Amino acid sequence: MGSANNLVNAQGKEPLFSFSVISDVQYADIPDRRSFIGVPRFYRHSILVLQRAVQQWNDHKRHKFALNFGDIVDGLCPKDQSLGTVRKVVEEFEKFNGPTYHMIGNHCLYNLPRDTLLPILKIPGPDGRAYYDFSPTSEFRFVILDGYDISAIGWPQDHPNTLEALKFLQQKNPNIEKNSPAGLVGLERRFLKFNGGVGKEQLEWLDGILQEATKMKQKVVICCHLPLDPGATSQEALLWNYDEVMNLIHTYNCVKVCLAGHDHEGGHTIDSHGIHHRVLEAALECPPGTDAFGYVDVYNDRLSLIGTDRMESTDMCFSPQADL
Ligand SMILES: Nc1ccn([C@@H]2O[C@H](COP(=O)(O)O)[C@@H](O)[C@H]2O)c(=O)n1
Ligand SMILES: O=P(O)(O)OC[C@H](O)CO
Repeated sequence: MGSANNLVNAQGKEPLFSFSVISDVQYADIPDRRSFIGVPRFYRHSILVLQRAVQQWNDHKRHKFALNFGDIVDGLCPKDQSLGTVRKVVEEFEKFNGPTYHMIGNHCLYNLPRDTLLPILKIPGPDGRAYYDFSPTSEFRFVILDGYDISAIGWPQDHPNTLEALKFLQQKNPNIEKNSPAGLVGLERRFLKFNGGVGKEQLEWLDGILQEATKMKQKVVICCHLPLDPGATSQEALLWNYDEVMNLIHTYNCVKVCLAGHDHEGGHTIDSHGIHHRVLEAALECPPGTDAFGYVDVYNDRLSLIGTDRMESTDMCFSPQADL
């Protein structure tokens, strides 16, 4: 099965640590079909991709943790099977010999409300919030953003965040079908119901985390289901207020890499401040027998993503200083 797309380790150095990555498993026990724009999706095969990923990560015996970039179950999963199907995919992650840090995606929220979903994914945020951070070593901090904080999906219908999202969509997208980008131009095409935004409280929290990381001379990796830079994704997949989030991030120098999912074909760019944005290829779109997962070797001055099969390998080099 899928071979690793090896990068040459130029310095021949041992990584500080490694972690595993996979995105958009979108498993459902339903026949294969195509996305709205005609891309084939392999719903039953995607859990096999996850199983092979976990097997490979465990064989390596050196990954400190795994990151799941969201959308573990597809929205087409019959609703009476949602809970069982989410649990079934989580059980596969639990076979990994280490903790998995999960993000929520739109498809997770089509299946289960936040108050049911978050405990199953062991997401620690209070009041249904799905943003949190952790430090695997003293030099690095990982920040998990909740891209569906302001969203028309996942919160109760009368929740202030649902109401804020509906009002926002009403202003930004004139289509009756709010998932349709018809008539929207350029970056406006992100104003779709299947996307979401980072709210004021979460932005304040992020500001505090980046201040603290700067004081502690930590390098930061930002992770979110939704991409944060138009250079790494289609316009239709961007976080609604990616610009606001990036303007905040750019006031600091500690963030080195932003990782995301959602835009299934994947992408990579380096922004005007030297931050790498890498969107990961989806497990769902792997034709039977192919794979899309990987692991990242972390060094003082770069993150090296070693992808398997359809996941491209990417060397992400940066200035080693966290506070300059
Ligand atoms: N160009 C597009 C893309 C999507 N839609 C709507 O979004 C829904 C979800 O799309 P998938 O990528 O998950 O297939 C789809 O059912 C459409 O309602 C659209 O209108 N135009
Ligand atoms: O996973 P979906 O169905 O939400 O698709 C998201 C699209 O890839 C965004 O362009």
